[in-house]
Amino acid sequence: MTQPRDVTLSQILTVAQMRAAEDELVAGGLSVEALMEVAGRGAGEYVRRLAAGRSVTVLCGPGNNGGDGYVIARHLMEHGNPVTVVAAREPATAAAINARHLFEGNVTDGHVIVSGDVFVDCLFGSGLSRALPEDLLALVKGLSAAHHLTVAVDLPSGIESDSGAPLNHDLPQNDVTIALGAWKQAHWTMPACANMGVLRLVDIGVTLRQNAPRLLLRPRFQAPAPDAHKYRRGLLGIVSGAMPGASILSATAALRVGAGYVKLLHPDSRLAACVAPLPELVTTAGAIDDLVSDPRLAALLLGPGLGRDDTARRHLETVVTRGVPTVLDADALMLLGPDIPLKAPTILTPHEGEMAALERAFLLPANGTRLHRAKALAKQARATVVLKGPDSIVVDASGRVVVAPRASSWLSSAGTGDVLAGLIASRLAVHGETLRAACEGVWLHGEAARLCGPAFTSNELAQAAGRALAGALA
Ligand SMILES: NC(=O)C1=CN([C@@H]2O[C@H](COP(=O)(O)OP(=O)(O)OC[C@H]3O[C@@H](n4cnc5c(N)ncnc54)[C@H](O)[C@@H]3O)[C@@H](O)[C@H]2O)[C@@H](O)CC1
Ligand SMILES: Nc1ncnc2c1ncn2[C@@H]1O[C@H](COP(=O)(O)OP(=O)(O)O)[C@@H](O)[C@H]1O
Ligand SMILES: [K+]
Repeated sequence: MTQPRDVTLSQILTVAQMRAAEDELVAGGLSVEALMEVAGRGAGEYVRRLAAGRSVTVLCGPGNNGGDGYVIARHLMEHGNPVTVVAAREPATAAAINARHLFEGNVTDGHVIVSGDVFVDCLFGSGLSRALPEDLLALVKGLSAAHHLTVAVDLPSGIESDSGAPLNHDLPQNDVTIALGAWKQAHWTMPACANMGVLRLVDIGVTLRQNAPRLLLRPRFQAPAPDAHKYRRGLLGIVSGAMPGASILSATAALRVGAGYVKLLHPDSRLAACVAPLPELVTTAGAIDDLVSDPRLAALLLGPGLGRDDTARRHLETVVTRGVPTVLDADALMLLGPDIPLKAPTILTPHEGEMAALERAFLLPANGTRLHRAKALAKQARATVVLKGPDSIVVDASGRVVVAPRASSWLSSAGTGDVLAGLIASRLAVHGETLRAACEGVWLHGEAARLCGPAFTSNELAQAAGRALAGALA
């Protein structure tokens, strides 16, 4: 089945996958030179619009990233934009040598730092395999400091493509990064992604790779069906615990994004009395087994404010044996282990600390990239995992991966995780699909934060979730 182009363009490739994709295009009859022409022209057009007639300096390295630089420079020259190339090293690949020959403009060797308006970094791209040597590091930093804007082509030089790790200290901040052909892991991975500025992608015709991670795109939400009623839209049970305020935050969010009925379930009736009621939230107190036995429950959420004592553990054991799609968050993740088998489709939403606890419990090594760690946990626990942070990742047990773009750093405040759990659980109550619910929840969370602007509380974030959903209705 052919996929819409925006789905194909949302894939995030490793260097090996990108090379395989390029080899496939070459095997299909395109030359590397032709691909470089498409990539360089595409990037050149972004640079031309950004420069708007101002002077551009293009730093070219020895490989094909440098080759792209010569194509960009030629494109700018053809459009009458002043451009200078700084050749840090002589071109060393056939395609780069060809691109160098075709450029008839100004080329300097980099011994003097040229100043100007827009600096375009084409020193290294996905071929970077070790730290930049001192002279090249000084050149990138010097040129970036001597220009008003810095644009990285494919990747900022000094960043490792597959891990997002900076291979040098003190690399310059980019205003724009133009990815070529496909997104690479580094574009969406901390710390590299925080240094890339605005991200753009040039399409060179790469096809869909099997099992490649995808970038989280805006979901499309449906209004309730004409004959909808509250139970058919999904009954969500949120189990409260030692700190009931956390589950109120989850419920505030959940009420706004799809579930037709959200119930707060209080296994401790004394605590139920301490909670300030929300008029739209139904609250029920009773024994945990009775509370979760309602056959109409479409999803359950357990963890926010749960506590970590024996009672909390018993609540967790009861919830996971119930067989209803479930979100486990916060304290529930500190209690979970292989001795508590998950009977129903389950979503785990750990932050880094909870992830470390789960790795200990499931005897997983806590090394490798966050992507590899999340995949290992999802497989071992047979659950969908949302590994939270500035670069959140969603992975399901079969290994499908969706990477969220960086969200507002104002989300780094207490209680926003409870809101996320409520959003995901509400979507799960609507349709029961774990990967989809996790992605929708993460998207709604990021969008609600964007709508809130700076300095919001977690309660304000939860309240904004309805507006986030409204903006993405089909
Ligand atoms: N292959 C293709 O079909 C296309 C490739 N494109 C461009 O090609 C780039 C990848 O090109 P390359 O594989 O030539 O790699 P780069 O241009 O990123 O690097 C060139 C070579 O430099 C050497 N090197 C690595 N780290 C170094 C260091 N720290 N100091 C000194 N030398 C170092 C390596 O031998 C590496 O292969 C992409 O990022 C993209 O910009 C695009 O033109 C699109 C088409
Ligand atoms: N710097 C950041 N940038 C973007 N999102 C962040 C950042 N820090 C935290 N978040 C998001 O905020 C939420 C915090 O969740 P969590 O740590 O569980 O908080 P709490 O338990 O206090 O509710 C997660 O969704 C996480 O992805
Ligand atoms: K580059």
